[in-house]
Amino acid sequence: MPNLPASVISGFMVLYGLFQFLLRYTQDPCEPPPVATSIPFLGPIIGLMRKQHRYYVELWEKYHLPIYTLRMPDSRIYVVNSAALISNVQRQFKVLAFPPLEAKLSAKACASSKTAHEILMTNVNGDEGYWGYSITFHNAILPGLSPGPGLDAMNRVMVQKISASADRLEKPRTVWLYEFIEHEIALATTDSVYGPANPFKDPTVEQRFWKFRPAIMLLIMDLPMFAKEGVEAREYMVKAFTKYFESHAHNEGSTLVQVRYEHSREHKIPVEDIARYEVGNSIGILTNTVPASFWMMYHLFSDPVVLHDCRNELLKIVSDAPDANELNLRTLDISQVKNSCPILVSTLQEVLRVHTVGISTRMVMEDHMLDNKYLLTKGSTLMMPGPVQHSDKLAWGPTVNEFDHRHFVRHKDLKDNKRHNPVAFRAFGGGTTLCPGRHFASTEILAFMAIMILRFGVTPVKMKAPDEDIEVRITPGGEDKNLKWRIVVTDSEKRAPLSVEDLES
Ligand code: HEM
Repeated sequence: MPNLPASVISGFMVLYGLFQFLLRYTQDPCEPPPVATSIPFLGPIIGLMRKQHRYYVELWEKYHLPIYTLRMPDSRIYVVNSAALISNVQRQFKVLAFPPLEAKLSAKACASSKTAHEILMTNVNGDEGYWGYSITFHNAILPGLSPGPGLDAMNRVMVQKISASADRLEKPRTVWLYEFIEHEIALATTDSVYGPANPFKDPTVEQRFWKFRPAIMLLIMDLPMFAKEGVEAREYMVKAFTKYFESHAHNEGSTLVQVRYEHSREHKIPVEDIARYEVGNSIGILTNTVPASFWMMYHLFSDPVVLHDCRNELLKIVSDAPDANELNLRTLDISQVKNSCPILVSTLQEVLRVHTVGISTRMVMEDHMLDNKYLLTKGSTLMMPGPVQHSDKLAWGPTVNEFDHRHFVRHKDLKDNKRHNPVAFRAFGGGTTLCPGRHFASTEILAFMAIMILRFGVTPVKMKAPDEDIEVRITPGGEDKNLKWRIVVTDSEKRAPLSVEDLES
């Protein structure tokens, strides 16, 4: 009788050799080199599941390749690390496209109807000209998010909500910081976007939103059976948003929600699908702002130098005037914060640099030679991981792994100018899909932080670095009890320099 363990081992070796052969045989020599091949086809899946975005940074540190291939059982991912190649990818936005991917992912995450999906897929990449839902979406929503009256109005509501919430914090309070920020940002943001009938005012909608978010990855991977709770949460939100749009409550909301609704109706998207896509949009509106605010708060209140520098800048722009009741009225203009507090703005950018997890993704629409050097095959996915760009010593210098709150301050004449290459800052993506919400998100985070810095002390209950969350004590500042705060947003056509595109405009 043959030796069983020996036959299992030799069977395994044959299979392993076969997969290695298959991997090499099906990889064109002109394609970017494959990496993580020691467990053919499964190695990258295991790596990504275990390490998520850190996996890309590890592979960068190990191989230092400008571009490489990750081979999966039925697909290829090309991962681009070189800044020069990223600029090249952004110029090829028809062949290395975003709208078809966006349409596909929206259908899976939001469970839109066949009718709506067909509308999104019609001329999805603009091959027949500039018409159709998907290709015109980015420009259609700009009036709601670009610096100007629409954005100012939305910012005003958001700032008033945060300010009113701060007024209610009259006594010291112990909170879980992430949870606290999550709730404050969710309410201020959605009130400003959706107006008086904001569906998130129903606490159940807010709770369901945070349940839906972690299910998205499973839905995108076509595994709804493992995301039951998330699917139920989404359906609850869809009902709330359908009611909102059917009652035309969006007419009382921001320019953003109105232009989005109009764009959908122009393309004959059914109302229930508009509600479904709005559930997806709320992910974009909230999910990045919350972690960025959390890390900004952490860095501000855990380093006295950072806090001191930022507070000093803010104190220079607040103005005091007695109001009608002879009480002292202190005014802070958030538009001025963006343009007159370079260290505070730099702290936010450094938070986004150090803590970003964003990965820009594109679909390869046809075989393409990138930079005349690398063959990218049709149907594959291309990824540009922000964390890799943000941890590159060449772009950021030898202190790349340290948090330097002055990293982005621009010194005009100083020899020690630490100014980085702006192309390396990828927190908001770039090119045709540069985040249109960056001005809104940054204003919100800066307003929130300015109010916390000027009005409160934040100390940890136990001294430890945060893993998931951290318990803190928030204490009103102990200033003059007669002090009243007025937080305003004056008209702001001027852009805060958040991305390379803002510096150029
Ligand atoms: C700190 C907060 C935020 C960060 C870090 C962030 C980051 C990003 C990134 C990296 C992309 C590009 C994706 C790619 O190139 O593949 C993006 C796209 C986008 N973001 Fe943001 N975002 C933030 C807040 C917001 C907010 C508040 C809104 C809306 C109010 C928003 C709306 C969008 C939209 C609509 C797109 C897709 C653009 C398109 O379809 O062309 N984002 N965001």
